[in-house]
Amino acid sequence: MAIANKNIIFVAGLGGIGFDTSREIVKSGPKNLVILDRIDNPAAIAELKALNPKVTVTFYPYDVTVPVAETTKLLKTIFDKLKTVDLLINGAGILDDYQIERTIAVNFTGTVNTTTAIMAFWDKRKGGPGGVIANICSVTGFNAIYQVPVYSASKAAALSFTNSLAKLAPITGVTAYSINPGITKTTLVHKFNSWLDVEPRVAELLLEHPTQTSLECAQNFVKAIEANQNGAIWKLDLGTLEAIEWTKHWDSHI
Ligand SMILES: NC(=O)c1ccc[n+]([C@@H]2O[C@H](COP(=O)([O-])OP(=O)(O)OC[C@H]3O[C@@H](n4cnc5c(N)ncnc54)[C@H](O)[C@@H]3O)[C@@H](O)[C@H]2O)c1
Ligand SMILES: CCCCCCO
Repeated sequence: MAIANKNIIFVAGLGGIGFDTSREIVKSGPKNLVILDRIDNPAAIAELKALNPKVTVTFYPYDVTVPVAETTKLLKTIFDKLKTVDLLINGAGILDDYQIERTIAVNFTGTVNTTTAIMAFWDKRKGGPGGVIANICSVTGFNAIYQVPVYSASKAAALSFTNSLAKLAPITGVTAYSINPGITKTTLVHKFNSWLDVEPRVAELLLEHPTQTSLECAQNFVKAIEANQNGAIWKLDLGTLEAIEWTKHWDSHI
């Protein structure tokens, strides 16, 4: 998908990975970039607007843990204004294995509910135009950081959901792919709680190994958007972009 002249909704577009990715998206000249985020940062929005005045950047406060009906109401406001939306990026995530329910609510249920809400506007079975969903999951969805089992499982769940969305594209007209960053230097990763304190030094130990910058991640994120490959499982690790092959161990045959 060429980003130029498209309408993009970016949930969590103001976070560490999110804001650098928003910058790279704006540089590619979409018609509209609509950022939904829990954090309000007018200075960041102003910076995006200044980066490319041809792009209409708008912000709406949004918490992915709200009921689907509330999300639908917000999306209706956006669709009434834009008429069409080409890409939804779901990027909200927290990393704190003390917060078990909230981790699942934000990282998994939030992604599912936001996706479910936009289907009402896109589903070709209802005469919709279809659309594209990019879900930010994680390499921990492939193989866990087992000291944060709740976070890792929430990302595995989001990855599995995204893989199913892609398989359902012939029915819904909505394609999907996952964005799976490796360890990327943002505030999320500086210090976080392990589950039941099984490893109080988990962040410190992880950060002893090579990482990538959020800019490297963002630049590869845009390449994945441009590739627009339904069902792709993109690994964005150590400054590289790789579409990984998912190992099949069982087939439903339906
Ligand atoms: N940094 C990494 O190493 C890494 C690796 C793989 C995946 N990820 C994922 O990338 C995404 C961004 O992470 P980051 O490292 O930039 O961290 P970050 O903390 O800077 O960004 C998290 C983003 O999610 C938003 N968010 C959190 N709770 C929300 C809620 N309830 N409703 C709406 N938005 C909410 C925050 O406002 C922020 O924009 C997350 O999903 C994270 O799990 C990060
Ligand atoms: C430093 C640990 C970062 C974990 C986030 C991976 O999704």
